[in-house]
Amino acid sequence: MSSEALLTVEHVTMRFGGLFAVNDLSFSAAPKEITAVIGPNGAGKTTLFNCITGFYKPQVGRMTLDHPSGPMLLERLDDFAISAKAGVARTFQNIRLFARMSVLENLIVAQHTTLMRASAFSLAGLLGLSRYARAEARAVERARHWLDKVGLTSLADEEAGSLPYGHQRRLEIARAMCTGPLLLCLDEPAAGLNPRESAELNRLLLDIRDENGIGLLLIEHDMSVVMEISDHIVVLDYGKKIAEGAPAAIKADPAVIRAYLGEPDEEEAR
Ligand SMILES: Nc1ncnc2c1ncn2[C@@H]1O[C@H](COP(=O)(O)OP(=O)(O)OP(=O)(O)O)[C@@H](O)[C@H]1O
Repeated sequence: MSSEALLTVEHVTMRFGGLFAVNDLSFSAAPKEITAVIGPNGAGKTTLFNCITGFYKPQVGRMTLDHPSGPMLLERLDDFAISAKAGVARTFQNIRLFARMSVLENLIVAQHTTLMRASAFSLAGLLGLSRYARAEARAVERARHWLDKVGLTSLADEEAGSLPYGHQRRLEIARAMCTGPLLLCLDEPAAGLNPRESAELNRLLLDIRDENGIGLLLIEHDMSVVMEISDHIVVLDYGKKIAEGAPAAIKADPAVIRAYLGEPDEEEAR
């Protein structure tokens, strides 16, 4: 366990009946780094994300987020607290935007927790309407900042569901960033993108890492994305970690090559 870790995963095990989807997994993700989790289909990547973001509670193990207010044990928090209090944001393999809302509205709604705190939801809010107005102005400002970052400013008033797929992917990332996360978890952000859109995505994720100083945790099948932008890679196979390290080392790791390509049969080996 690194003393500089943003997220430390220790011995996490998630079983479905007799199947170990994640099996005694330990690794850490540093702040200001992109950590990729890769592995063949069914390796346990999404299950791991679901444990980190609170959708599943692992039967064994600990996941610690190094929060400025003190370490937070994610397995003890419900999913709402993991995003609102611990600052872990997530995008999904299947995009989950509010399709009938505008692009801008999607980014404002993402900040509802902050707005609720400043609103008449609390007595302090009832007595301080100007505080709510200030919070709302900040939410709009933040939304506009992220619209600009992802290149969607000119589409602010369009229905989110009407955007091309690549734009929706970027909007989802903007929406997650509007929550001000410490750790951004991205589940296959390059899925369905063409090479130009993938290259734009790479630039966006590197910018987020460099300008916001947060940690990024990435599940991705597209190796051009993984190898180009990751600082650290964790490789899973059948729920177990089979390798971890820098991209160059992972590319050359025999266990990784075997997991992806399979064992050669006897005839091929000969
Ligand atoms: N809710 C569930 N109930 C039972 N088994 C599950 C459940 N979710 C996942 N699994 C199983 O756990 C294993 C890991 O699945 P998971 O979706 O985490 O893998 P993955 O690495 O994300 O795969 P992919 O790359 O195909 O998305 C698989 O064998 C899968 O069938």
